[in-house]
Formats: sequence, C-alpha cells, structure tokens
Amino acid sequence: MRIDVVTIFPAYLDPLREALLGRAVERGLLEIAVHDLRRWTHDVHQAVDDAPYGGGPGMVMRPQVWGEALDEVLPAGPQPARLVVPTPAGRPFTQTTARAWADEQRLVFACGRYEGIDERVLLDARARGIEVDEVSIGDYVLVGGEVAVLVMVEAVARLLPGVLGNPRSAAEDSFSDGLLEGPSYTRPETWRELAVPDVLRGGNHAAIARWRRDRALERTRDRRPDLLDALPPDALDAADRAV
Ligand SMILES: N#Cc1c(-c2ccc3ccn(Cc4ccc(CN5CCOCC5)cc4)c3c2)n[nH]c1N
Repeated sequence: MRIDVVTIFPAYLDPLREALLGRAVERGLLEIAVHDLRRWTHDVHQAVDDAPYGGGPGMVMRPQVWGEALDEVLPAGPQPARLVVPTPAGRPFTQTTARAWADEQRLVFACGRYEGIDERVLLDARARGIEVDEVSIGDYVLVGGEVAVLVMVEAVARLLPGVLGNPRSAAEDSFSDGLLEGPSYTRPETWRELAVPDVLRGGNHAAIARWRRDRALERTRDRRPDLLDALPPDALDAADRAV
C-alpha cells in the first residue's frame, strides 16, 4: 500500500516514521510520502487560505492550491485510489472503515486546517472519478486533520500483512467480536498486594476463555452498551446472557 499525506505541517506526520510503522516502511510493507501543500502556492506569502464566502468564523483553504496538489499527487486516470478528508463533519471512522481501507492500493489523505477545505476540491475529485471519504475520528473538535491522519494510518497499517509481529493480534482486536476486551495481567503474580485472578494462572483453557468473555461482556455492558445492542441476535449464547 502507498499512502500520501498532503499538509501544511509535514512535521506533524513525523511519528509515522517511528516504531512499528517506521519498521514496516523500512521493510517495504508500506510506502508513506508526506507533501507540503505550500509547494503548490505561487505567491510570496504562500497563501493557502482566504475568508469564507457568506461570512462566518475563521478562514477556508483555497481550492486552487489543493487542486494543483491533488492533480499531482492523485493524477486523473484509472487508478485505484481513495482520497480521505478528515473533518468534524465526517462519517465516523471505525475499525470497519480501517479494515475496508486496508485492501486499498493507495490512500491519499488531505489534511485541512482553519475551517476546512473549499467544498469544490472534493466535488472536483469526485468528478474526476476519485472515491472521496469525508471521515471523523470522534465527536470532539481538533485544530486540523493531521492528528486524525496519524490515528487512521496507524489503524489501517497495523492490519496490513506482516506489519504486526503476531497476526492474531489484529484478528482478535477489541471490536473484532463486537465486544471490548477485558483486563490483562502479567508477572508478578502479586503486585502491591493485588493478585492475578486464579483462573488465569491455572491451565484450564476453557475456564480461561469463559472468564475472559465474561469480563469482556461486563466491560462492554458498563462502558459501551451500544456495542451490545449492535450485536447480531445470535451473537450471545445462554452463558453470555447470564453474565
Ligand atoms: N477527523 C477529524 C476531526 C476534526 C478535524 C479534522 C480536519 C480539520 C480541518 C480543520 N479543522 C478544524 C476545524 C474545527 C472546527 C470546525 C467547525 N467549525 C464550524 C463553524 O463554526 C466553527 C467550527 C471546522 C474545522 C479540522 C478538524 N476535528 N474533530 C475531528 N474528529
């Protein structure tokens, strides 16, 4: 997979060169290119924004600059590419979204700032046959799209073959069975007079699996009852419903 990110703050994306993602790039499992949007300005001030038509708070990012940038980064023509535009007004970005995008050959992320990008940039991209997803990573307001891109790139990249050391991790993700994962423990057996639950120290794998599912059900019911409501009717058996 190749990922391109267009931003006026390229350094915000430096974390993509670190740790797991950095190693995946070094191993050729993933290509990441970050582009400074100001490269496509032509004025001495490198202006990327202007006042909004119709008035209102803040500034809007100019279509000309974005148009030239995306013409170069995401040229027209038959290519399987998806343009992702983070925005507070976007559809929710979820694990389902991440899984779908993990099958793409190319993802191009457009990081807005100010009050966002002139709508015509998205209309023009769609008119050029490009899939455009406007997505939000959560119900809170950020200052720009860069942090959202870090979140989304990590969520997608960890699903790519070979990126995670243990492929089971992605397969057994929290949300993979529709539930939050329960508590985890490691050595020592007792720490500050707090002991690891006995069941986890025994060898009864069926009992351990049952205990873990019970804790996941309890946690999901307590913290995310909406996930329980979204489960298919046959997702919970009698033992689950007894928790
Ligand atoms: N993903 C994601 C995000 C973002 C996000 C993503 C991309 C950009 C680009 C610019 N911004 C700043 C911004 C703030 C507020 C508003 C709304 N305005 C409407 C008029 O009244 C004032 C407020 C618009 C733009 C961004 C924020 N925030 N939260 C998420 N989950």
